[in-house]
Amino acid sequence: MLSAFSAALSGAYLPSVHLAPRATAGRGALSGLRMAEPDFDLVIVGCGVGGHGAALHAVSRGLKVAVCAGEDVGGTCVNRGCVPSKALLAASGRVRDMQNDKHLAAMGVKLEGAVTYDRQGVADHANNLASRVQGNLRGSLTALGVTVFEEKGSLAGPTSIELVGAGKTIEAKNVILATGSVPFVPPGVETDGKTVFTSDEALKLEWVPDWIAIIGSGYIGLEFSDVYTALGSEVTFIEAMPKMMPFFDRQIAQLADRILIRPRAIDSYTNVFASEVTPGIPGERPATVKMIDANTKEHVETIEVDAVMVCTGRKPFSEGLGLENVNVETNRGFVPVDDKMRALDKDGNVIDGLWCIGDLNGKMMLAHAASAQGISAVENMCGHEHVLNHDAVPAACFTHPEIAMVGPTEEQAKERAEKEGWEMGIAQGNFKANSKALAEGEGEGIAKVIFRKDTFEVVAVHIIGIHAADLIQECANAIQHGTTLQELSMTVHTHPTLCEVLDEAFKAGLGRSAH
Ligand SMILES: Cc1cc2nc3c(=O)[nH]c(=O)nc-3n(C[C@H](O)[C@H](O)[C@H](O)COP(=O)(O)OP(=O)(O)OC[C@H]3O[C@@H](n4cnc5c(N)ncnc54)[C@H](O)[C@@H]3O)c2cc1C
Ligand SMILES: NC(=O)c1ccc[n+]([C@@H]2O[C@H](COP(=O)([O-])OP(=O)(O)OC[C@H]3O[C@@H](n4cnc5c(N)ncnc54)[C@H](O)[C@@H]3O)[C@@H](O)[C@H]2O)c1
Repeated sequence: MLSAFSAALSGAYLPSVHLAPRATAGRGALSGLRMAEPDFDLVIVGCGVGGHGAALHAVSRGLKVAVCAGEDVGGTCVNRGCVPSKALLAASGRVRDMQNDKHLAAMGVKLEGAVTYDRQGVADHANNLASRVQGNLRGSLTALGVTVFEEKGSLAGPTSIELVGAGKTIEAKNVILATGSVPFVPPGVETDGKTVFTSDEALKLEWVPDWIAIIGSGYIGLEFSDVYTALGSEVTFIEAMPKMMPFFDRQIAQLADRILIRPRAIDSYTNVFASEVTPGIPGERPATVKMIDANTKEHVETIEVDAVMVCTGRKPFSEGLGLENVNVETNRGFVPVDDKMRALDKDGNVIDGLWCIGDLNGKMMLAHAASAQGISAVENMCGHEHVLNHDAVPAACFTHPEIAMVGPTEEQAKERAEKEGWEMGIAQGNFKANSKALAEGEGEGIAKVIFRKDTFEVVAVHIIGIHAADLIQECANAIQHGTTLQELSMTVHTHPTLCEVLDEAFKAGLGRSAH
């Protein structure tokens, strides 16, 4: 069955969804006081994937729902994030594959003539997809009877929302804040949107620079290095931490360095801050990046490049949200919440009727996490106690090949094991021994399973290899349901498929061979 989120993204939205009897949700319902009937059971401020997921789930729970979309249904993910970036990765990935004549020849495929691409055509593919998905999301809301206010929302009180510029305030039993995030640009970095830019502009693919410096080797930097090198750019990474890809599992980051960085037109500086970045003029003057040592702050080097992409993280979008009116003190801009997604005031107390999900609470900056938190918040406001297990939320970086993970890194798991007093086991499956991967000529990569030696429960899985993003789901399900290695290795995996890489790892964890 499609999830509500993916159904809406694909356009198969749910006018025939079964509506449960109207729930009596939250504060107004519980209060014994007589008060004016609120306009809505739930008002959601911000309609990215988090707000949208919450709205659809609330309708299925029988709530009367409104969203303040601020003219941007779909938010970052649909308009400036996941969706257009995956379109660019898909198109540029094809270019990379078709230009790899050695790889093609190994399968007996011969291409006469050079493989080229139409930059505007690739850009249109991304933009058109974003528009289509945005339309699907909007359609799903109206089909389900959700009221969409185009205005931005601002808190006049915990459950009072001012529609900015409309001179109107609406009352709700519950309010979910879901206003997401925007790119973080460090001090000293000047952007002009043309030669120095963030993902917001890069996704438009207005040009393909010969040489681009990418500041930050996190998700966005890595994915765009994949796009740009496939389209012919040379890339220089500038990373503040001592190692590239600092937030990935160390072994996986080392393999990623071998597979995704070293064989490509990429070089890198680590342990340096981009302290001063100045835009250039295309064809006339280069952009410059001054780098300083991360520890000593001494000048290391200044490079001149055609373009600079700033991928240094994202900051919460809480501007104009009226948080000061509800006694919320943000933590670096993030709204503090408890594990049920209830917003907390500056003394750490739950604010009755006010919830916060997605990038704005900073718990896990991923689209499906935002949506899952929205569903969790709705469950809680309807009186069905729910706590989302963030350890079972998978993530993926859509490079070629992909990197995917669920649960803590090996380093974090080791710390956890020591603290909680259990012994950690590690087992590995390899793509190079997998028939399907070899048939595709894609034998690079591993799947690493981290488990508890006392219970054989899966703690985390990290994969680098072809279609890792799809493979990780089985592992996320295992963590969510506490499935053991014994149970997983008795589950039959289709032959020949990439899933057998996991089968091999599960069996290896029990000291058995998969073959
Ligand atoms: C380039 C890029 C690629 C990404 N790729 C992936 C990926 O592949 N997979 C993945 O899981 N995640 C990915 N992400 C992260 C993902 O986009 C975010 O985690 C996700 O969009 C967060 O959803 P959200 O609903 O919390 O916020 P958002 O999607 O940011 O939506 C918030 C919305 O609220 C609006 N808003 C702000 N203030 C107000 C207000 N006062 N009133 C009304 N509306 C307001 C904003 O304009 C926006 O439309 C990517 C991000 C980027 C930048
Ligand atoms: N496939 C996906 O799921 C996906 C894709 C893209 C983005 N995202 C989300 O978007 C968020 C933002 O991504 P991101 O890549 O911008 O951030 P990130 O937090 O993943 O990585 C930022 C990197 O920039 C480095 N850095 C910061 N300041 C620097 C400076 N002045 N000089 C040099 N290096 C510096 C950091 O050390 C870090 O390695 C992520 O948290 C992720 O959750 C997810």
